[in-house]
Amino acid sequence: MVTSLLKIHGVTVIKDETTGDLTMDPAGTKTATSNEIDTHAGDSRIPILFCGPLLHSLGEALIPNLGGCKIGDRPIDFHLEVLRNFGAIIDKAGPLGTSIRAPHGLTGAKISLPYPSVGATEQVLLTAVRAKGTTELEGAAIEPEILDLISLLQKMGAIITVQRDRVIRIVGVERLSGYNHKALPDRNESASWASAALVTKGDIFVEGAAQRDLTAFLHTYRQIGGEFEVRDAGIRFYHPGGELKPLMLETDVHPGFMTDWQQPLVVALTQAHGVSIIHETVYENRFGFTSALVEMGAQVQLHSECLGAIPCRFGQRNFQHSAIISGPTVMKGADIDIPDLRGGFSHLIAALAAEGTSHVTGIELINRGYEKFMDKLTDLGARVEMNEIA
Ligand SMILES: CC(=O)N[C@H]1[C@@H](OP(=O)(O)OP(=O)(O)OC[C@H]2O[C@@H](n3ccc(=O)[nH]c3=O)[C@H](O)[C@@H]2O)O[C@H](CO)[C@@H](O)[C@@H]1O
Ligand SMILES: C=C(OP(=O)(O)O)C(=O)O
Repeated sequence: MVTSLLKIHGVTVIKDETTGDLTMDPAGTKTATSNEIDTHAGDSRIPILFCGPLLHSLGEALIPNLGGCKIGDRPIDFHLEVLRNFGAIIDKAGPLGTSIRAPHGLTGAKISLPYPSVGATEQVLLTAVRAKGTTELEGAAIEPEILDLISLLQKMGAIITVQRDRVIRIVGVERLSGYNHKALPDRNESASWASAALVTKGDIFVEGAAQRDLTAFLHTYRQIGGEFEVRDAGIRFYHPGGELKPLMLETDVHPGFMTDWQQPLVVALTQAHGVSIIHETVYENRFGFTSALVEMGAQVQLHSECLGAIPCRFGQRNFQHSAIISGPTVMKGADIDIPDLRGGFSHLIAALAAEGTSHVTGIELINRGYEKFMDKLTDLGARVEMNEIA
């Protein structure tokens, strides 16, 4: 998806199939045609992050209508407001997407985010690095992925300081140069396989998993009765035997428990002895996947009240964003159509722990976040096969 977006904008991208390394050359950057843009409509949220770089290089950006997991409204108001702050002009969205222009260039600004959005912080960073003058961002996301992006930009020649209390200052530079960078291991994938080990009473070594960025997850994992062993090359996650314990948990921005870790963990909690309560505070509608678990035999009740220590943005707004899970329950195989990426992975691991066979459709959604997951499942001993539906 990202490679394809880069290519339609004239960037040369070469992938080493053995190492996965990408070599990119932006010398031929050009405006993509609206047809090319349209082929990416509905794919993911990523195109919105092309705005800053395209406005700097070409003075214009056409962004297709975005896709991504249906876990809430997923507005892009913060992104558009950020771009306006830099001096961009946003045209009314048309059928092909949103057209954004910067006829007079972009100038640094003082920006404050109403919520520490990961994507909107990335938007600020990617735009501010080459804007004229200084940008100060208040209310920034500080997820490890953001700090990693800052390290990468620093390698390219950007001037960025991360200050106290979610403030980031960026001094724009005329040009940036190339970089060599190894991306962070995917924390969401690590946490997902870790939960898979609990659900299946298994033992999974996640190569590359990094303890430093998983502290909140590891704490919770141990609380519910999972064990792990941190090694230089990764982390071994396993069910040590005995009963899993229930817990109360709220998802939150970093350094809290990530919203993307919630769904596979809920499957593990269906096997814990007692009542667990999860308060989802990042997305208003991230429990849709539990209806399939209920069909499989799990006991999950959804509530619109904030069942957590602190009321969140979604309280009193009729969003079913708290879940009560009672366990342990015997799961039975079912026919499931996958609703979203993390929910889909959760359904797969629930199916592995369930009695009988499950038929799961829509699994292509899972590819977006779990590379070669079918091979990995097979290597782990799962009885799983892929059939093409005519
Ligand atoms: C591709 C990618 O890296 N996706 C991750 C990224 O998504 P993404 O960057 O889309 O998520 P955000 O951090 O922006 O969203 C957090 C909250 O802010 C709200 N919001 C966001 C932008 C905006 O313009 N207006 C607005 O109201 C969202 O609806 C949500 O309620 O961070 C999320 C939070 O860790 C993760 O779940 C996603 O897996
Ligand atoms: C919500 C997710 O992704 P996206 O932001 O791409 O929809 C996710 O990775 O769980």
